[in-house]
Amino acid sequence: MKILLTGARGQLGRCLQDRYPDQAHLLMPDRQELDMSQPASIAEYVRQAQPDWIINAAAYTAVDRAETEPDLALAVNATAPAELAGVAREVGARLVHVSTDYVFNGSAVQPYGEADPTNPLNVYGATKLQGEKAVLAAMPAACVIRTSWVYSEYGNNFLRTMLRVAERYQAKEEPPSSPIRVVDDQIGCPTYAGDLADAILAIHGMSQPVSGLYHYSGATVLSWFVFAKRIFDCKHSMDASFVVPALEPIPTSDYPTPAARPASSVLSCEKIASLGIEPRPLEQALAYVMARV
Ligand SMILES: NC(=O)C1=CN([C@@H]2O[C@H](COP(=O)(O)OP(=O)(O)OC[C@H]3O[C@@H](n4cnc5c(N)ncnc54)[C@H](O)[C@@H]3O)[C@@H](O)[C@H]2O)C=CC1
Repeated sequence: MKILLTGARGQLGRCLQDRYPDQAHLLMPDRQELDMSQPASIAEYVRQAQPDWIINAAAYTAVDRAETEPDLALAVNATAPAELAGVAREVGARLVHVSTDYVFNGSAVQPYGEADPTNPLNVYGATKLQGEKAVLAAMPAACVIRTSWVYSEYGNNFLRTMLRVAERYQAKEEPPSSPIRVVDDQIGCPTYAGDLADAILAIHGMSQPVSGLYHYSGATVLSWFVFAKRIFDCKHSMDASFVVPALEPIPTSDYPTPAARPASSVLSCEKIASLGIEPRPLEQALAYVMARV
């Protein structure tokens, strides 16, 4: 069983590596070997590699920068996954591709189901939407998983940013007197990349192929502000010397970004739960990650 893992150095990629029992079966090309911004080179690589499974954890994830680099974002998030899907079908490999809650505009009151209309607010979301559509068009047997608010012990994510910002507040002399301002009017479900990796492994291990579109996210709905509180509370519970910084909830309008974000990107995960795939509770996942950052 040969598994081609793209994006192996990203959050999801590294969590997948940690969880694969036999790494000898993992092909993890670096960007020199497989550059997703050069989609024309992908088919040749895959034909030579002849994988049984392809997990596409590579993506252009710089949401704000994508506004000024739409061509690059499109190549990595849409054209390359479409190429991967086409050649996966050709060589008889199964494919898991990952997409995002940012395909929705965030105006829904109810959690989004897989069949709900999409309407991305930003370039990143639009390119990811094109990617998931192109993957399923080229290979209807592919499995596309939309996830949201990914964090982990690796890479760049909200949890690591908050812990970094909090460092200044641990100073004995003159810690900042101002609170950390965090957006409180965007809600979503933080997803531990390790849980998503476990979900992909579970799909991998199923006797029946899992095809089509699935939502998978953490089960707790909260705002970025509340997420920050949970992160700091978790850190304090594991390290009593950690000083919990003061937090101030702010509206999105006080924190303008180049790319607009959905106000509510809560995903309904009932479909994947019916396969027996569910994340661990937020507090457990946070404690697990906190012990590793
Ligand atoms: N990070 C988040 O909050 C969210 C992520 N997602 C999706 O989840 C998946 C995994 O995301 P993360 O692990 O957080 O992303 P990440 O940014 O940590 O990792 C992305 C990986 O893609 C690789 N990559 C980027 N451009 C490449 C290129 N031209 N050629 C080859 N590799 C390239 C990077 O080197 C990195 O290894 C992605 O599909 C992402 O769109 C969905 C919702 C939220």
